Amino acid sequence: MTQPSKTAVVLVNLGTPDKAEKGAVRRYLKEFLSDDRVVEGKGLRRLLWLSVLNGIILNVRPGKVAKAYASIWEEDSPMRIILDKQVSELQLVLQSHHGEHSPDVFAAMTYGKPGLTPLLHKLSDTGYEKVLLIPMYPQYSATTTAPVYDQVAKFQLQQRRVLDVRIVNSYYDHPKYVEALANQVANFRAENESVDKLILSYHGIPKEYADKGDPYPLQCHKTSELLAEKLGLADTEWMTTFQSRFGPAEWLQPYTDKTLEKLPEQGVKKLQIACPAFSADCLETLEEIAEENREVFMDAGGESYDYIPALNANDGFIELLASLVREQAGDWVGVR
Ligand SMILES: C=CC1=C(C)c2cc3[nH]c(cc4nc(cc5[nH]c(cc1n2)c(C)c5CCC(=O)O)C(CCC(=O)O)=C4C)c(C)c3C=C
Ligand SMILES: [Fe+2]
Ligand SMILES: [Fe+2]
Repeated sequence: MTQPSKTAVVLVNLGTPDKAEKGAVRRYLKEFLSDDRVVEGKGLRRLLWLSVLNGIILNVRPGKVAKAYASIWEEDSPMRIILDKQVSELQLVLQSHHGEHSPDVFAAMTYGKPGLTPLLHKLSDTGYEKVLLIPMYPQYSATTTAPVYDQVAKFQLQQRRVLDVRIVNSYYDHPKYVEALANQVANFRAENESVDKLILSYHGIPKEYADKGDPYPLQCHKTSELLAEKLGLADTEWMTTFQSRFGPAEWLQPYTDKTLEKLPEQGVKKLQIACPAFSADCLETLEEIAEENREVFMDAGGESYDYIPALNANDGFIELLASLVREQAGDWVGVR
């Protein structure tokens, strides 16, 4: 009798350094910023970028960024700690939903450890035949989600017997994602004093990528609209902004930091800020938003500034992930 085929669910996040130290940050940034999905360009433009990256950025940036990581570091990088928690919580829920058909859940990162490509090798070598990948990006972008597809494609090219792979493309408008966000924001608002505005800050991308067809900003705006609707907010009570600008080119606007600088003079003195594109708290939320941008807002005359944590491993988010498994791989877990 043949063994039933084994099924894996892999939660994939971006990646993060191994340590909050210059050398580790340099290795991480080199791998991440050398991906031509992240910084696009062919021919001369590519050569120019690689010389700027290797000649300037990788000498100057790691020291500064390592200090920022040190300010949020726990026993490991928050992103990795949270990804492990998301994996173990999802495993428990899937076990209770699907019993003997429950898939095994794994963590992977596009850049750094635990790497996605080594995991695909391990899964294949240990008898897994079906793999559902869930990128931890609710909104699709060619800069984040597509590299997951790329690594899978490169892996498959080397296989005689390819893995049966499915990849969740996006879930920016999934009712359970919007509900999880709405509950997170509503619970926070119930426990804190009322504010003038809720800022929904998303990681940016270069405007050029969006102009060429990356649907990311459209999906971000849709998430915001659905969330505001679910929370019953009037148009004046919320806005969408884009953070984490990198380099001299124009990125998606309005910029989070520039907006925060202007809001107090427009009478917005108290605000809350949430970051729906980040499923897990990380450098970009815990340091850039909760620390750096707080200072920007308060220095400009703001009176109160609260960061609303990411969904992380909360029940609503794990429930969404379990729904994605059921919806996109139900036939693998005995549902249909
Ligand atoms: C240079 C171009 C970059 C693009 C395009 C980009 C898109 C993008 N990134 C995320 C999510 C995260 N980015 C994080 C860190 C980070 N991002 C960039 C650059 C680009 N991101 C850099 C250089 C860094 C490292 C920090 C720094 O040097 O400033 C993180 C946090 C990682 C962590 O370890 O905590 C996340 C998460 C999204 C969602 C996105 C496009 C949609
Ligand atoms: Fe980024
Ligand atoms: Fe940043």
